[in-house]
Amino acid sequence: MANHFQVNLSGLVEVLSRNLYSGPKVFIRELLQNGFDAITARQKLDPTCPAEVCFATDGVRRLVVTDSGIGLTLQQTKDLLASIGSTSKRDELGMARAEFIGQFGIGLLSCFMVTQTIVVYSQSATSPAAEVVCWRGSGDGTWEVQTLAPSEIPADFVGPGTMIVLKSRGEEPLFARKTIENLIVEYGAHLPVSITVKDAETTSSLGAQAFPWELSKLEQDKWCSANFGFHPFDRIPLDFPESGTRGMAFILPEGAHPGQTLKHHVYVHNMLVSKTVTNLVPEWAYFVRVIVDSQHLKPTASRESLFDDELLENLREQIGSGVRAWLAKLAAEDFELFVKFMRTHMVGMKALAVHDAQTRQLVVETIPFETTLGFRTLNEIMSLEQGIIYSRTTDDFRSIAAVAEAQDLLIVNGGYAFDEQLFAQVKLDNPALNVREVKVSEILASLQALDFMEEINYLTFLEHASQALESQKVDVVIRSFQPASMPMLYLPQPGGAGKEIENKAAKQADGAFAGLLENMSGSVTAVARDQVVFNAQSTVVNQLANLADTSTIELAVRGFYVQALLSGHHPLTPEVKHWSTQVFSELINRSINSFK
Ligand SMILES: Nc1ncnc2c1ncn2[C@@H]1O[C@H](COP(=O)(O)OP(=O)(O)OP(=O)(O)O)[C@@H](O)[C@H]1O
Repeated sequence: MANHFQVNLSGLVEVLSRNLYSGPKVFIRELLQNGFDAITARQKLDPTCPAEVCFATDGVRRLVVTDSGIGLTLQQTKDLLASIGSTSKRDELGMARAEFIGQFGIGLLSCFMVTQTIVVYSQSATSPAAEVVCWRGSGDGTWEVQTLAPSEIPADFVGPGTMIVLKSRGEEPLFARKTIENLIVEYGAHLPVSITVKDAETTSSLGAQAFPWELSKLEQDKWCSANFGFHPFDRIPLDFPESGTRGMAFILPEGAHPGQTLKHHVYVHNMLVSKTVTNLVPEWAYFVRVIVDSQHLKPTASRESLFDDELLENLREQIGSGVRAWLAKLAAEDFELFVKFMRTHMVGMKALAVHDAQTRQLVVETIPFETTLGFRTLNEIMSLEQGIIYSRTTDDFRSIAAVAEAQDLLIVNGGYAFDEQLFAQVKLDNPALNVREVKVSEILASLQALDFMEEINYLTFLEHASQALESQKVDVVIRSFQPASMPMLYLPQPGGAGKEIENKAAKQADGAFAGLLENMSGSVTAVARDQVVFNAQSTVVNQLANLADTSTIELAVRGFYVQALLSGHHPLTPEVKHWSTQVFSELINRSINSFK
C-alpha cells in the first residue's frame, strides 16, 4: 500500500525562511498578494465589488489582515489552506493562471516565520448564503476548521471576504505600523486596490500608485531622479502587448559604460519582484535603466527573482528593439539631440556597433573620429579614395600626427576602445574598402627624399648617427619634411594588428575578394626595422651635420632618440635609460663649463 509523506512543518518553515525567502518580511508581501488575488477572483463574478485590503496592527503582537475578495468555503479551506502546495491559481492542466500573482501554494506558510498560529475567517462570495468558516493552523503542523454560528463571528469580520489573524509569541518588530507601511510601499505601491494600514492612532492609505509610464513627462523625470538617481537624457515608453508588458526605459545622461551592470525594476501583475534585475536588457543597451510590469514573466518560488527563460529572453529582445527604434527615430526627427547622445555614449555605441549592423550605420554616419586632419566621421573618411588608414595606438598616432598633418596624410587614431574591431566590421560590410593599419613605409614614402647631391652632405652625419644607435637595430635615414621644428621622427614598426584585421577579413571574404586583399596588403613595400628619420629642414640637424665633433653628434642623436621614445610612451631598455641620464647630465655639464 502506498503511504503519504509526513511533512514536518517547522522544518519546512525553517527551509523557507533560511533558503527560499530573503527574510521573514516577505510574509507581508504574501498576505498582500493573497488579498489582491482574492479580489481579482471576486471581480470576475462582480466587477463592481469593493477592492480593499487592510492591515490592522497593535504594533507588537497582533496583526489582522482583511480583504474584500472571493473568500473560501468550508471545503476550500480544507483543500487549499491545509495542504501544502495546493493553490486555486492554476488551471486544470496545472498551468499558472495568468490573472493571479500566486501560483505555488506555499505563500501562506511564510506567516509561520512570525507567528505560531494562523487563524483565517472567511466567507465565500460565491453564494449569498455562504457560512463563515474559521480555519486554525499551527506551526506544529496541526489544523482545524469549523463553520461559525453568528454569535461566534468576530465583530470586526465583514464578509464576503477573508480575515487573517496572526498573533506572535513575543514582540514582533515586523508588526510595527511603519515597518508594515514601508513593506507595502516597497512591494505593492502599484497594486490597483485600496490598501490601508492602521493602528490605534493612525490610518494610512497606500497602493494604487501610477507607474511612470502613466505619468506626465515632468513626473516621469521626477520619478527617475527619485528612483534611479539621475535626470534622464530621454525616456522610451515600452509597450509589448504580446508579452503583456508595459514599461519605461530611461536613458542615462552620462557616465554609463558597457562593463557596468545596471539594476532594473521588475513587477509582475503590479507587484514588485525585484529592483535588482540585471538581465532584463541586452548587454549593449548599457545606457538605459528600465522599469517594467509584466503579466507573463515568471517569478521563481521566492518571488524575488525571475526565471531566465524564453519569455525573459523575448522581452530582452523586445526591449532591445525598442531602444533601437528610439535611436532611429531620434536620428530622423532630432538629429542634433541624436548626435549629442552618440557623443555622450560614444564608447558603448562603438561596442554595440561592432555586433549590430544598424547601430554601426549610425556610428559610421555620426561619431567623429580623431584624424591627423581633424575630426571626421567614418562616412567622410570612407568617401576618400585611400579608405580607412589608422594607427593602432594613440601613442603611435601622436608620434606621427604632426608629420602626417604637414604632409596632408589622413591617418585615423584607432587607439580608442572598440575602434579596431569596428574598422574590421566596416571592412566586412564594404569589401572593396581599403581598411588597414598605417604602414611605416607609407609615412616614410610621404616624406620627401633628398636628391643624391643633397644627401651626400648628410652621409657622414648619418654614419655617426647609425653608430650612436647601433645597438637599437634601427634604420637611420634622412628626409625633408614639415614641421621643420621636428629634428627627428621615430617610426616604430606596427605590432601587426592591422595585418591581423586584413588576414581576418581575407579569411571571411569570398575567394575573389580574398585575392584582392592579398594584393592590397602587398602593395606597399615592407620596411623591416624601426625607422629613425632625420629632418633635413631642421636647423639643429643641419648644425649637427656640419659638426666635426663626433661625441656631440652621438650625444645629440641619443638625446633625440630618448625623447622620441619617451614622447611615444615606448618602453626604454636599460641601455636607453642609461643614455637618458647620461645625455642630460653631459649637456648640463657642457653648458656649465661654457660659462666658466
Ligand atoms: N485571502 C485569501 N482569500 C481567499 N483565498 C485565499 C486567501 N489566502 C489564501 N487563499 C487560498 O489559499 C491558497 C494557498 O495560498 P498560498 O498563499 O499558500 O499560495 P498561493 O497564493 O496559491 O501561491 P504562492 O505560493 O505562489 O503564493 C491560495 O491558492 C488561495 O486559494
